Amino acid sequence: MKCIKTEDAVGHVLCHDMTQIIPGVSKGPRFRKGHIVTAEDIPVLLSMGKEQLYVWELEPGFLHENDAAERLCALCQNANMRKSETKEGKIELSSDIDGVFLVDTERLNAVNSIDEIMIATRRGNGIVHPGDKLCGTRVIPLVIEEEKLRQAEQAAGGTPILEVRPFTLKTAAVVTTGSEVAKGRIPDSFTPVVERKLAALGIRMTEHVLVEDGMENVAAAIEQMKNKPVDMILCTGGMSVDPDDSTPGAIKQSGADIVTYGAPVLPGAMFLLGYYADGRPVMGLPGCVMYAKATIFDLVLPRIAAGVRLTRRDFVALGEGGLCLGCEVCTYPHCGFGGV
Ligand SMILES: Nc1nc2c(c(=O)[nH]1)N[C@H]1C(S)=C(S)[C@@H](COP(=O)(O)OP(=O)(O)OC[C@H]3O[C@@H](n4cnc5c(N)ncnc54)[C@H](O)[C@@H]3O)O[C@H]1N2
Ligand code: MOO
Repeated sequence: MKCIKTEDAVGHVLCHDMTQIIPGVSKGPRFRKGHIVTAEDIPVLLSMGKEQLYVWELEPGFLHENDAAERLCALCQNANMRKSETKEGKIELSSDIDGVFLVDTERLNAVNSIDEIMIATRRGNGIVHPGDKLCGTRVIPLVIEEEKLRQAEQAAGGTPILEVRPFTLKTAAVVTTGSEVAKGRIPDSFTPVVERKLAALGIRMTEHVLVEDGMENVAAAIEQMKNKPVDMILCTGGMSVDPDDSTPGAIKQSGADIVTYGAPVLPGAMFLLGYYADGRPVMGLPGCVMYAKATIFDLVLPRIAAGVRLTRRDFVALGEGGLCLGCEVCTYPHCGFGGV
């Protein structure tokens, strides 16, 4: 920081807000901290009694906070995001589409480890709509060494740290298992829940079959669905440990490469995800998906619907925050379930 004559201040960065009072008319900051002084500002500043100013020098090798925020924003933005105007050194990104918001946590942490730099995002892996805020970027000082931005760019690598991906899977087949349902002893209250959760992401249930318990029955139904032009197959019920819970075995028998049977999430411990050789996902949904407000299905469906191929590691990461607290009034996704 240095003190200079106002007449010499063009191009320099103000270090603090400057209040202008015009009696009976206005009182407030006329110039904000971080403002870069222009030739037109000089008479105004002089009329406010500012004959000298405290400014940061924009020496070579230093960047103004607005330019630094631009550079950080460029590390985050993918094609489906919209940038806010730069305001007092901060830029925000919002979504332009319906989709899933993905964060490369490792690269985000690498950038945020650099001194005087910050990128704050909403929690990853959830659904976003047009206009939803995704992240804000800024640097801490008014003026920052450009070298720090270069370090951030290196830590970020060549591709955006954040991504909004549209939902590309559009159709589903549902195999509803359970003799009590197939025989009409009780109404099928599971399939409507699944249909509703799919519809929220623009996915239609185009095939549906009710099937009695028994490995062969379930396997045959899955086989039949595999031959239909659907983007994913969902099996409900029969996912736990009773002798007639044959859904996991039937899914394995259908040739799926199983990513996980079981997940560190409650409700949802008995969830299964696999993929067929053609890349289509197949899921086994445990009974909790039918009755609990939010389950593992809500945590993973947005990514699956956007064509993200989940791995075992993605499921391992669900443990912290994977316990639904069963609040009297469910506020999911505005709660800690599925993250912090
Ligand atoms: N001994 C154990 N029992 C259970 C365990 C366990 O680890 N050990 N896990 C529990 C958990 S966690 C869950 S989740 C459920 C998993 O249930 P399933 O997926 O095996 O569900 P089902 O046994 O097929 O059915 C349970 C219940 O829900 C009714 N149901 C099922 N489908 C429908 C439908 N389409 N419409 C209406 N109702 C349906 C079914 O009649 C049963 O009453 O297991 C726990 N148990
Ligand atoms: O553990 Mo079950 O699959 O949660 O409700």
